[in-house]
Amino acid sequence: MTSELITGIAELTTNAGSGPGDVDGNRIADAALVIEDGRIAWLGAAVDAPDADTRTDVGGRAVLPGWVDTHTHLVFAGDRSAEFEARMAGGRYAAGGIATTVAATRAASEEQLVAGARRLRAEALAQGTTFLEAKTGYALDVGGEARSARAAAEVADVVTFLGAHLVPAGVDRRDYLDLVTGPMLAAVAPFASYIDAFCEVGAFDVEESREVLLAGRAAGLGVRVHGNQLGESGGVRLAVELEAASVDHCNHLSDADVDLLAGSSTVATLLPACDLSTREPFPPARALIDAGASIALATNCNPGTSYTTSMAYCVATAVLQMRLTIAEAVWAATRGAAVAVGREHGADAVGSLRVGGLADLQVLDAPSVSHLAYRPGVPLTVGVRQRGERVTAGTTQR
Ligand SMILES: N=CN[C@@H](CCC(=O)O)C(=O)O
Ligand SMILES: [Zn+2]
Repeated sequence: MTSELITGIAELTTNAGSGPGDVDGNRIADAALVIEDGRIAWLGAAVDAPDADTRTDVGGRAVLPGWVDTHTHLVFAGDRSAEFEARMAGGRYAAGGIATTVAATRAASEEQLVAGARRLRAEALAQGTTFLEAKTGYALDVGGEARSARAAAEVADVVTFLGAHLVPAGVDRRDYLDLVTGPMLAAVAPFASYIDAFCEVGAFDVEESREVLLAGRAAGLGVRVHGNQLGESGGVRLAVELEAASVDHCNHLSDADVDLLAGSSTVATLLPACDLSTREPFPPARALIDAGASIALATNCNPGTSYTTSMAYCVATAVLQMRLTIAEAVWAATRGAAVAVGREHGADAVGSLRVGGLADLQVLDAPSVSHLAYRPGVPLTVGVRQRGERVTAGTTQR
């Protein structure tokens, strides 16, 4: 077993503290760390660093946990750039656009779906995303959803079943709900750990979403919800009622929704890249944080509303447009996100750097995480370690 000492860390963000405001618990200046067998064997002030078999000097750069992206739809085929262009010319996003991707996904082979998902996963990893969730939801028939779940399981750390994304054209709503909660759930559940529903006008109402989510829960899956993206859909209320791990989007929240989230264990996962791409108002992130709600940031990578794998872009947008502090945004994209997928604690915890924990980390070509928003759009992640292993740009497969 070889140990590696990493030195020259101008600022080490561990996010091992009690919250984003716990500066002393979360950051170490002039730090070093030791990786052994894929885990952090030691971390602390550089002056106290122990010896190791090998040494890597990162030259005065910042090191922080790898990003934890808890909301992606990586398994799809086709392109929606024309829809995007029309939206940028004044059109509004509607749930019906999903049908375009469903048609292309059904027409693709499993190999094509896996290859597409792998390409995006590699793109994300090269940008620092060391842990990623992926959803089904672009096939919407039993065989296709099972195929998407298998493809997602090939590339993602966590798979979510999103059969309740849209009622496919030509299918009766009641029949489709019976399919999703019956044979489709049975076919997908072996590959998934969560169930999700798009609780929104044009997709599924609260009653329908509740039925789907309860069926998933009865099958042993955790609950996530797409809620309050396009209006006050009731998705947030439903998520809190069901003690969902996460409710995602949260653009349109009443004061009561904010209070409900603040009093719950449900994480509000905010998707700033999606909000820009759909020109939807940003969620009231400050109100959520100030009320005491837990938040996460994620890319929502998908071909319709958010075709990016860049967590750094989400962090910069959250700071510059949603008024998060740098520390809050970095926390929400790492440790806060870990809460949203039940991976905050335990031997395989993600989103923080601690002795004994996984060596999932990234190096920025900057002395501090503040540069993520101070130098927006600049690809600052220049080194990534996943389970201690160096990730190289060559990992991106095309
Ligand atoms: N909002 C629902 N689902 C995806 C977008 C799906 C699509 O338009 O293809 C989302 O999270 O934004
Ligand atoms: Zn989504």
